[in-house]
Amino acid sequence: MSKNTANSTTGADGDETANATPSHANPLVTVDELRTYYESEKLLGGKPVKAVDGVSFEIGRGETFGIVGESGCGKTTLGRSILRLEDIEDGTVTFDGTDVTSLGRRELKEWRRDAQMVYQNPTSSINDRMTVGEIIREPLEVHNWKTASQRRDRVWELLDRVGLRSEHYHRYPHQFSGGQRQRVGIARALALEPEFIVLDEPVSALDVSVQAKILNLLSELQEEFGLTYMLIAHDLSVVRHICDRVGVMYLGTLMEVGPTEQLFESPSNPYTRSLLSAIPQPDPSVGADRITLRGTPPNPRDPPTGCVFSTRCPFKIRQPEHEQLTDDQWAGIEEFRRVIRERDQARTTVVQRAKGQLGLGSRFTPIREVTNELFGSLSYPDAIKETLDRATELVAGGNVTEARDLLDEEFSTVCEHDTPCQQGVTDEQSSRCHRHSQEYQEPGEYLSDSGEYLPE
Ligand SMILES: Nc1ncnc2c1ncn2[C@@H]1O[C@H](COP(=O)(O)OP(=O)(O)OP(=O)(O)O)[C@@H](O)[C@H]1O
Repeated sequence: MSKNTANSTTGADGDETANATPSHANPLVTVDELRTYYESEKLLGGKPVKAVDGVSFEIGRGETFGIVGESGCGKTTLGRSILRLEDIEDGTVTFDGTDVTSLGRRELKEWRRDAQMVYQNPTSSINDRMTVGEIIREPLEVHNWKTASQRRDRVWELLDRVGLRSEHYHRYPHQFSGGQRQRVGIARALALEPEFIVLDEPVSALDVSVQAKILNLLSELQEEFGLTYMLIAHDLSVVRHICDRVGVMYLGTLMEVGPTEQLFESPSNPYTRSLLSAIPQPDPSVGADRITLRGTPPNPRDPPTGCVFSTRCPFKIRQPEHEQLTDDQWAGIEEFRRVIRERDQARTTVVQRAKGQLGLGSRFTPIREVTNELFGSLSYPDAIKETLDRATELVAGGNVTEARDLLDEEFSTVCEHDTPCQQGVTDEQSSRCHRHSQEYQEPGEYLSDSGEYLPE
């Protein structure tokens, strides 16, 4: 797929409002501080799921822009929000100079001709009693496109263009293979001649040999019709193969954006580095600086303060007096803090509150068992040991929030206090990490060959 270039912009250190997404010379889509929250538990007093939480980037005309990240980080919500298939909380999406977030219903329907979506399983949400011809024809009918016979002709033309045959018109999706069904989904998305298509995991349900054919088809169609793609994928090799630029998402936040090769060859953000280091190497002896991420991503109803990656970041900035702790000592503290945070958060969930009111017991292991497990084989400097013991006593006495505050006061740093701004790290690459600020070392300078933390 085509390769475009982006202009550079450099952000101001530590300034939350400075937003230094490298801007594209010829953007088709501009996303600015987009937020989409799901409020499903709001009536019960629960917090919203912050599925997309302040995302900004641009997609150039004719470009393929990839979005990668672990399951649940908000990729699909981002794609659907850009197409206004989800209600957005805040922010704007500009398409070819028009702010589509302020369009009324009729204008929105018109605009949707230009912007379509292809799903992982495109026929799953479609009435299985519709024939393939009817499925592809449906958007033409919704938009009252030309005459009935012209619509039929258009469907035949599309079937041919995506590699299906005219006799497939009257068949049903369940009679088709996965690859053929995906071709139907692509034909349907193309029906109204859009300029922009969000491809949501278009090949992840397919065999590898079929994947290549569908990706080639998408590439040919892009060339032929001048399409712009946003490709959502968790398969990094697919992204590397076909995307011009990539955005890396974590917990509703865009951690890094840059040209694909640059980002894969020299990732700047600690999360991108962790994500890429998890790709299996063909040669197992190459992989010395593989980074193992502890735990799972936090709950998007209660994201961490400061940097969203701070609770799992192997490059997290430490207080100067904690720089000399070994990786194991530090990991023990971080795990202890995670356990206490989780207990503190659980006290505020609807289910836990209801359990408390009903007098049902806690699901948690007694705290002293946890600390024995975590710290049993480790020794700490006296001052730290004292803090850990005090926190344990507080939890044992039911004062979980006080324990959390105590540990925060002792161990938290800028990573947990301030949200890092998105700043330019090269002409075309931008990343959100406090370590890009002058007073700290860049993330890459902090790992030894065996992946250990190396303070200055
Ligand atoms: N309709 C909904 N109501 C409430 N929460 C939702 C809804 N849809 C998604 N979420 C939540 O929003 C977050 C982001 O989900 P999303 O599907 O956008 O992530 P994703 O990165 O596309 O995941 P995957 O790769 O598994 O498809 C998740 O925590 C998910 O559980």
